[in-house]
Amino acid sequence: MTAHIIDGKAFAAGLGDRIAEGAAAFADRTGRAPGLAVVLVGSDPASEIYVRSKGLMARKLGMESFEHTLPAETTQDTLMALIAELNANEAVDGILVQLPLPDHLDSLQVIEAIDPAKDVDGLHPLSAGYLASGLPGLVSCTPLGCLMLLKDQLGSLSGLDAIVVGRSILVGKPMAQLLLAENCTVTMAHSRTADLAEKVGKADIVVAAVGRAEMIKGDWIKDGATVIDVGTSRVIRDGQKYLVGDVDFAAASEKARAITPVPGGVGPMTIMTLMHNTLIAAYRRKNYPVPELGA
Ligand SMILES: NC(=O)C1=CN([C@@H]2O[C@H](COP(=O)(O)OP(=O)(O)OC[C@H]3O[C@@H](n4cnc5c(N)ncnc54)[C@H](OP(=O)(O)O)[C@@H]3O)[C@@H](O)[C@H]2O)C=CC1
Ligand SMILES: Nc1nc(=O)c2c([nH]1)NC[C@@H]1CN(c3ccc(C(=O)N[C@@H](CCC(=O)O)C(=O)O)cc3)C=[N+]21
Repeated sequence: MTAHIIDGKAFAAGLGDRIAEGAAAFADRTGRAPGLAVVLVGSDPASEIYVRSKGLMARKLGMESFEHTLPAETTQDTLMALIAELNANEAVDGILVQLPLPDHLDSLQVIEAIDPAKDVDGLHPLSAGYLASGLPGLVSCTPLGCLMLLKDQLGSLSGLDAIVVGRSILVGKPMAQLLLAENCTVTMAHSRTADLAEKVGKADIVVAAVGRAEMIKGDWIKDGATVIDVGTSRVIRDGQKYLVGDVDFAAASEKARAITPVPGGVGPMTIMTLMHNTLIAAYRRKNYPVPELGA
């Protein structure tokens, strides 16, 4: 089987059109655009690129973007004061603190300080708890984007065997919860998992979120499986720079029914689901019914 290549960029663009309509309707009704605040501490070049693209996308869709770039030596107190200010700011509907923070900062304390109603990254322990309890809350952007792509490919996921490789708070854990809520039978794999290849080989759905270039080999994949590759690693081959996923894309494409490429798969969806979450947060904070975004 030669896999269908899932076009995350195109799917994200379609979702973006509906988000822009929702943002315009919100602005008509309230006199202000939905607002997203992104906080970056320090100057990691990759993070700067993501933060800039989030700001650009917010403006493109008719939202307001508040960008706060703080020096690497920012103190915990300064960062906590900024979060308090953003929580209190009526024009801010969503707050994202780009991770990882410099080592001297306590990320959990920062995340716990974010108003859960504005937690568009779904990182607050309350957001994680809502998700695990099946209650409405904000869901981490990357897993939400992966789920949208999976449902678009497969329709119902009920009864399928899924494996999530990686168990981070940002990606692996919420991904597993979303798949469980869709009635998949979910295996969560991590660095201590025994016989990973064999476990991957039983799955109808493989979500890889590890961050190790091409660690999942093509011949591990079950014939006809759907493969979602979250990982992004920068590698240099023959003097050329490449961004590659956690899955050996060429070999896995021979086995899978559908697979996401890197770049152009999950990455563009992460940015768009952040916009989706910001729009939802804006409507919910006003107690307005959330518009149908068709995803
Ligand atoms: N495209 C996108 O939109 C996004 C991409 N990413 C990318 O996804 C990747 C994962 O991100 P994130 O979840 O934050 O990463 P983390 O580093 O927080 O987590 C990595 C996970 O992979 C597990 N792991 C490490 N080595 C192995 C191994 N040999 N076999 C199986 N599991 C292993 C770890 O296990 P253990 O818990 O045991 O240590 C851990 O649970 C990164 O490449 C990141 O850049 C992340 C967010 C968004
Ligand atoms: N609080 C927090 N929330 C995050 O969601 C978060 C974070 N911290 N820290 C870092 C990771 C990483 N991440 C990506 C977002 C977009 C692309 C993306 O758009 N990638 C493009 C390629 C971009 C390129 O070429 O570099 C693609 O895959 O097509 C990738 C990775 C969000 N993260």
